[in-house]
Amino acid sequence: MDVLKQQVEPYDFHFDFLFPGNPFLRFPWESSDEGQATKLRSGLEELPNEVRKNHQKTGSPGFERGFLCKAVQRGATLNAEAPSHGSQSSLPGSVPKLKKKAPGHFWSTPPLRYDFKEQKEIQVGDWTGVEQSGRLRKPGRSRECDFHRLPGFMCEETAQVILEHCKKQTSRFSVEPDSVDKTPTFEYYPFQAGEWVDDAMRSLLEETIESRFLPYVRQRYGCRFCAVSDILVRRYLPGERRTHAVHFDGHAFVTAVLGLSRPDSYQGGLYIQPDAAVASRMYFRLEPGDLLVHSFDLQHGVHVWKGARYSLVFWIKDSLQAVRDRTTPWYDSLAAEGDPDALYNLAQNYEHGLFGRHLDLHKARELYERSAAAGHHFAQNNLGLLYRRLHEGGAGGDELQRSVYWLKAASEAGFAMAQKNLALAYANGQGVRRDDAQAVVWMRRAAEQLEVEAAYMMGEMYRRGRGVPADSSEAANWYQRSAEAGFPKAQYTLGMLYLEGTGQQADLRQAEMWLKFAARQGHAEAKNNVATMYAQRGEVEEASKIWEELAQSGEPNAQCNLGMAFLRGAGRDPDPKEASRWLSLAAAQGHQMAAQALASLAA
Ligand SMILES: O=C(O)CCC(=O)C(=O)O
Ligand SMILES: [Fe+2]
Repeated sequence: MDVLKQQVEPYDFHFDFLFPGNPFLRFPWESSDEGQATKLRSGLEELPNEVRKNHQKTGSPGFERGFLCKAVQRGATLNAEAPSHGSQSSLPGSVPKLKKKAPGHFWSTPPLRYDFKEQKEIQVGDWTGVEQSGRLRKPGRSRECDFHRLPGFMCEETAQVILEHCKKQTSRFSVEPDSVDKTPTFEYYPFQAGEWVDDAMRSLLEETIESRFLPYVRQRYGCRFCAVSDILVRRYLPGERRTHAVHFDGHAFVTAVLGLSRPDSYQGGLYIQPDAAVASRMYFRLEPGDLLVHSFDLQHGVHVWKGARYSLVFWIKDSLQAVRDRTTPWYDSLAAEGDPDALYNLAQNYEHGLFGRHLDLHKARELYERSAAAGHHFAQNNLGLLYRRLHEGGAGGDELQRSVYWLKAASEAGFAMAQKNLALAYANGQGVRRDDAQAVVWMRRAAEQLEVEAAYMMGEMYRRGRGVPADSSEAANWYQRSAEAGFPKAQYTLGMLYLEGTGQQADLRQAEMWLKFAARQGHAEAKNNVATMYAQRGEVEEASKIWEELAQSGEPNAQCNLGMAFLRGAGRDPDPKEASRWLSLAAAQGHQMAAQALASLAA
């Protein structure tokens, strides 16, 4: 649903493999309301002693070393190929120490609260209350961008009932990858494309929407025919997505966010970011039942670094027709006036052929150019990437230079997403000479601004000694930041790091916690390794369930492991036929251990 947020540069500077980690890392997770993490931690049983001993002896868990084979194999190949200043074997073997920082303070400046300066009494339908207003003056804009908070717009008890209902809808929260960051969205839609999907939510909300909510939005935004297009619930729980990178809601003329969780049950929340850089970020306080309303041109995002938060988001279009047709007609007249936000959002529609616009890269470029020239950092970033796309499509001019020009413009303005993209351009030598040191400079700037993938990449750079001297302690720090913000690859890597130790004692509880977080977010290798941990302590049935799911989807390690389980008859009677079926499938994908097992089966 959120195609129209900022774009991420596709990259080939990408590593994903096992490496020696350290078991003595400390995590600042505190667990007042962090239900899930607490449950996970306390629910983890001690691993059997012999497994632990075996692990200490061999440096890897007992049972079947081969069960964790993929990551090891991959690591070996990538290491051989990787250009680096150091190598994995030259990584310091000493215990890396994490710099201790309070959660949430990993990232540049401490968070600021937004304080509304204006307020007035209003009446809408049967509701009398206070409307608080804030405004932003934006460059190149004739209008101000305004936003409003309506304390107690819905009574607290009803917000509480909605929250309890949402908490129970666990299976409805989507783990489909977000179109921008490719990690699970954790959103669920009680109302989608103008239709109710969840009757319980309908009975809780419909009356308020008709009598209070729509009248307010129509009056406030001078838009008589406004209609709700979607209502979604978002959750931010430990171990899952903790951030929504800064963005515009390009598909909605107006957005409203209803607070559900008590602000003292989490830290962080919804913020506005007036400038390109994170330092300008200010967080809203939303009590349950408070409504925050803003238009398409408000740069905002979410970061929750502690506790659990649920929110209810309403997306509103300017007419029922636009809801039905899934279009964004309000941009045309504003773009004609030269409004940079409208130009940017419209350009995205043309770039991706969305919301009723046909795909037209040249039109997209022209609109981005106008917005970028007015200093719109999102447009500059996207234009940089579009020029790359045009180059790759065979344009044959100076597209690559233009690409870097615009990525630099947005990066220098402080925009983290562009900084990451520029770093990747340096790392991959796209449009600039490959320069690992510059790649690190820009990646670090992005990572320090809570760009979760950039933080993960910093971990990779330090671990591999690429552009910086190899430093496993720094690497661990960056992985942790990214993992805590919910980035599955970082969670997986951190889990593996705990699993292996650096010739030290590993921490299997931490390993399992992080691997489970990654696994729940759909990370296949994490799932495989979680299954292995189950198998190691004799929970073969549980392990086989996971392997089977992965094996069905074609994952060769899981096919091998499942084959081995059938072969050994772990937890059941051996079944050579099934064993050979799964081993063959894995072997056909080049899995060596499976091929060997198959050969011994045939002998
Ligand atoms: O969860 C929130 O408070 C808002 C999320 C958001 O910005 C969005 O869904 O577009
Ligand atoms: Fe949003």
